[in-house]
Amino acid sequence: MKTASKNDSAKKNAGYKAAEYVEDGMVLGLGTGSTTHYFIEKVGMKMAEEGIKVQGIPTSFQSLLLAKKWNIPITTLEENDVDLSVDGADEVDGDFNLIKGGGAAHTKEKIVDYAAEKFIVIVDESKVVEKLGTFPVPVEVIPDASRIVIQTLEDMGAECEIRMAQRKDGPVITDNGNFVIDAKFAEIASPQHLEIDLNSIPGVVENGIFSQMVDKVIVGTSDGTKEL
Ligand SMILES: O=C[C@H](O)[C@H](O)[C@H](O)COP(=O)(O)O
Repeated sequence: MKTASKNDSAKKNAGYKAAEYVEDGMVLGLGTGSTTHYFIEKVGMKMAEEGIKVQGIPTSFQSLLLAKKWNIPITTLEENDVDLSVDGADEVDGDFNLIKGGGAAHTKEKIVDYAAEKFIVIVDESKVVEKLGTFPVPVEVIPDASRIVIQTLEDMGAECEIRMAQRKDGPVITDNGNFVIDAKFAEIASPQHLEIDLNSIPGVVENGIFSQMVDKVIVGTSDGTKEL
């Protein structure tokens, strides 16, 4: 589990601010990561303090555990639509395009965030960039397809690495049982086109570019927040 450490107060400010948009009766998409951690925490506190009732759709095992810790009832996309999804990002540009998947959770995140009536992104200032692409694009792949997908990504100009686990020999295995290839492109001219192109490679489950999905970006700073 990614835990909070760097830019902790900025992440907390962003996560807590996003909780102000939560209303009684809402179904919430619960994003993944060290920033969303604070959103889930604050939603749990708000339920206890204000007596509001919400339900959460987790985007990872991590967010499921956090929701349980804060007594947020769990539901699924089978049972409910999503009123509001709140999620972190590894990069966000001025057009609200994102790179996500630093925690290998981008596939479920994209499904839930896309389904939401409203999608709010919470980041600290270090994630705001002029152009996407310093952070490699995470590409979730069916393990059997990884060599061929890497060849295709390299033909598209990317430098690729299969993401390796920290405390296990071998690759990171996603919550869906797949590998993640981190693909570093020299330039991402059009996030929208790259998002579509990557998903057209057989064996790719989902990639970490989120274009044209975001309604609001809350940027946490050490002493507050600002909205983009
Ligand atoms: O797979 C992980 C997610 O996309 C995270 O939302 C993203 O990596 C940002 O995480 P953090 O808030 O920990 O920087």
